[in-house]
Amino acid sequence: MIQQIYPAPFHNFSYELNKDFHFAAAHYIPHDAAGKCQQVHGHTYFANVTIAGDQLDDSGFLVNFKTIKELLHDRFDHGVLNDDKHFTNEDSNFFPTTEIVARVMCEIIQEYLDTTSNKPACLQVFLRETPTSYVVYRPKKERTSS
Ligand SMILES: Nc1nc2c(c(=O)[nH]1)N=C([C@H](O)[C@H](O)COP(=O)(O)OP(=O)(O)OP(=O)(O)O)CN2
Ligand SMILES: [Zn+2]
Repeated sequence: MIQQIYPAPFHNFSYELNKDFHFAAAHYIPHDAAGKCQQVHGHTYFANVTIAGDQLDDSGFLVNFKTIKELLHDRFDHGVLNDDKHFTNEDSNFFPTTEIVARVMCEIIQEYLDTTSNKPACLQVFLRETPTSYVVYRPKKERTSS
């Protein structure tokens, strides 16, 4: 994870920041298509979050690296994703698949960024669930282009 090269989202913002972190979490996918993954099991997820903007805050940050890690790592590390309020076993748009965990991570970050003075944008979440499987999520929003 650390020092890996990630796919780069296209944008015209002046500043782009990337934060890597990892977390351990359990989950299960409540659908027959998931096969053995319907059983509770765990992963060490590796994440890379890309944030961009044209303005810095009054500390010279686009956003504090530490805040990004706290918002996501501290929320999900050593938890059961199915038990988190962002996910549900009742609606497939909120099953804790890699795709949906990546989307939810982006949404959590953007909700925080919208409260800041410089309001940068989360452009991409790269989320690796296993050594052979990962997802890249990029929101479709006007604010993701400068
Ligand atoms: N599109 C998705 N497919 C699958 C997801 C998912 O989130 N999105 N999740 C799973 C399981 O949770 C599983 O933990 C991961 O599956 P997989 O990559 O098949 O894991 P393996 O380690 O068995 O992969 P190999 O490359 O075959 O070793 C399933 N599918
Ligand atoms: Zn899994």
